[in-house]
Amino acid sequence: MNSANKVTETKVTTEQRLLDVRNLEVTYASGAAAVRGVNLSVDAGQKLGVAGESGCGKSTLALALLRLLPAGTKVTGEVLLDGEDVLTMKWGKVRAVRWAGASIVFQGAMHSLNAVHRIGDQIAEPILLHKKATQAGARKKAGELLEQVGLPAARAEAYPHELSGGQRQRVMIAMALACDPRLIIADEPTTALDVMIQAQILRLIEQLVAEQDLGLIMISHDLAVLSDTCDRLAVMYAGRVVEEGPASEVYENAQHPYGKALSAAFPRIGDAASRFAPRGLPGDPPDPSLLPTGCTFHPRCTVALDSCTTEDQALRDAGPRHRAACVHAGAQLPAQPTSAPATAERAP
Ligand SMILES: Nc1ncnc2c1ncn2[C@@H]1O[C@H](COP(=O)(O)OP(=O)(O)OP(=O)(O)O)[C@@H](O)[C@H]1O
Repeated sequence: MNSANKVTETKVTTEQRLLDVRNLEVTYASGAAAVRGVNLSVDAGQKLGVAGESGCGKSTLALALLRLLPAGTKVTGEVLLDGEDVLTMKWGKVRAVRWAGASIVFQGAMHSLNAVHRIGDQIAEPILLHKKATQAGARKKAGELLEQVGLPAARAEAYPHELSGGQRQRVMIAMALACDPRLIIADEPTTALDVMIQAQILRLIEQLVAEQDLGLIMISHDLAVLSDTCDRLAVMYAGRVVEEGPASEVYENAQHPYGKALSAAFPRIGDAASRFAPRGLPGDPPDPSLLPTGCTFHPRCTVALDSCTTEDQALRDAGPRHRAACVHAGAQLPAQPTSAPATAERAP
């Protein structure tokens, strides 16, 4: 193939993707290698779940996508949003992309909303800034957005403390939609909510994604929630994607011992038996400044071979559109022995 053909081929692939992340690496000024060589993509209408325990690099990944990391953090690779690399674009453009290209719904709406401003003014602010709307136009749109997320438009007059946790999270979603983004990144959007409200918010996100043909990246430690909401799953461990594939495949038939342990750690939705027998995985993810040699999961892995202590594994085929970074991927894995807590504990 000559080089002209190569360029055309790359361009076609890039244009088809809403988001294409290539070899993303993030190292904090402290030396913590929080994201290592991550590749992932999301198309319009597609829902990608990113799973992993606390400290695996999920939030760092989300923040890197919109260049929201602290100064001094080293970020390399490519984050192509509609074919344009967010990592190299000028700051003026990045600010516009943060609302109109992709927006983030963070966990804990109370901390993200300003306590002294009315809800309507907070939703209207990005519309005024990025959509060049009039005050009246922005306020009208804020009311419409509140209705879209299931709140009366009149709640625009309320202050954050006058709303319940679930209502505040709906406001966060309305804000994220304010400038008609094409991609929503939801970082633990339901963590602080009770189970009933959590289900309502997840259905709302699903409905909005389908209606508006948005791309979605949903981050959570809860593989059961992600598999119920998303089409595809990427499991992160120590900054790397160690398993990825169709959501039901990864959840039901994980091929990486970590993916397996994570899926056993949460009760299956609709499966009463597993609800009473969730498992915990002993140990903690490694410090990203002091990663183990070889496969970073080997110190916690009960099926590790001697070679796993020195040789890291790349993602390999483990089934249809399913890949895992493990020497055993594709073979029938023995169950990872786990500790079963007395009560149905959920990771923080
Ligand atoms: N500003 C920072 N400076 C240095 N290290 C950081 C910083 N933020 C995060 N880290 C480290 O990077 C690693 C990944 O953190 P990150 O918050 O991305 O993980 P996470 O999977 O999102 O965890 P959680 O689910 O608890 O939010 C952790 O070891 C964390 O201590």
